[in-house]
Amino acid sequence: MTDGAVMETARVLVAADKFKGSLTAVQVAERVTAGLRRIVPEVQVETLPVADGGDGTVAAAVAAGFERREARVTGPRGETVTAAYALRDTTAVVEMAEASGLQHLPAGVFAPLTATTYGSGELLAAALEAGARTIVFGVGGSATTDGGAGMLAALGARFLDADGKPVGPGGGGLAKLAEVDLSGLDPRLADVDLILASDVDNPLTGPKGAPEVYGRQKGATEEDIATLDAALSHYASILGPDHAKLPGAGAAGGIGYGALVALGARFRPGIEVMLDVLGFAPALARATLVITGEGSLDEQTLHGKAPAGVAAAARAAGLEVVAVCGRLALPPEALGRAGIRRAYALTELESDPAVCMAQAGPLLERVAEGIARDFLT
Ligand SMILES: Nc1ncnc2c1ncn2[C@@H]1O[C@H](COP(=O)(O)OP(=O)(O)OP(=O)(O)O)[C@@H](O)[C@H]1O
Ligand SMILES: O=C(O)[C@H](O)CO
Repeated sequence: MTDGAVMETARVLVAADKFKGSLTAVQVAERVTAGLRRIVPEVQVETLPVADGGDGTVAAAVAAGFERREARVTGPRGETVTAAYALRDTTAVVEMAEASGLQHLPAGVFAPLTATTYGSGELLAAALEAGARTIVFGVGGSATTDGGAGMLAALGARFLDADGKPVGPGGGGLAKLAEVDLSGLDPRLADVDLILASDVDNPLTGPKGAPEVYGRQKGATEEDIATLDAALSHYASILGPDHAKLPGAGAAGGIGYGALVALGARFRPGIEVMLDVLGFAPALARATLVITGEGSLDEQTLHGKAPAGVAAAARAAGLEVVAVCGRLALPPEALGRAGIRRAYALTELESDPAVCMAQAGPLLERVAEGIARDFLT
């Protein structure tokens, strides 16, 4: 030990997101804690797994003390799936990916034109039924590009073609839309504070819109993207074109638009909402060092992902922040601008990416040992 005084007072807050594909956010926190303790057994560690509204958001809420509830809802391809939401008192955290996320598609099978958010609407209804008055609606990681029409249909809206028949599921079905009837929307929605906790701030359509930017990751071809962009533009021309330009309208295949235009939702960056919900500020006030991270620290991280949000809040509080990650694709200057003093990647210890993924837990413990040596002794 070089500085006993520092060691005695060190209180570390581990507030990292998942390493997608290898460790959940809870596992990241456990492994970091184990590594720190091996070098400094008496170190005080508080863990607060974080998420940005996308997949892992309910898990983070549950780790922070929310009750996990489950509902059987419609998956993106019409099949029945089990989806979780989180509840504490009258606040619910509803993650659209639990109902309509890419994880519900078999590997390599996509449904870019027909995937529906109907199950997300059913999940919101389940939260209403459980007594929620504030709903944090985490969106991102979706398999869908239906502008939230499926969600609204599950909540009582009707989407009709020129013959007065319901249009088909998914963004593709919206091409035939002639009339929208919102009169049957669940009246309980009017009394609910619905917060759109979004991982992105894209508009609904156009060059930065949902189909163009996120369609390909859902299996859309170039032709599908053009079809979806036209269908969503048509849909917005009927339901309200102004909301289509709002930040977050293009989140999760346009479910942001549906929530903003028809459910009175208000947009907030997902990580900011989640830090509030998880109780980050009081945890920060108890800490002397913050460790954040995610699977890949890259250009995307800087655009509102969890580690950027954690680092900004910690820096504002005058605290030192270090990051852990699987792979690091940012130069030190970019990290510095984001408020991250230093980043530690698993790939520094193991050059084979496959081994890095398979052995992520033990490698992360070794990374945390290094952080303890650098910052706590
Ligand atoms: N153990 C690991 N070793 C090396 N790289 C990893 C490891 N785990 C994850 N990764 C990298 O991180 C990527 C996932 O990134 P990340 O966890 O930041 O999620 P994301 O795709 O940005 O989504 P989200 O917005 O939900 O966080 C993986 O594709 C992989 O390249
Ligand atoms: O689901 C999606 O389309 C992306 O995560 C952006 O929200």
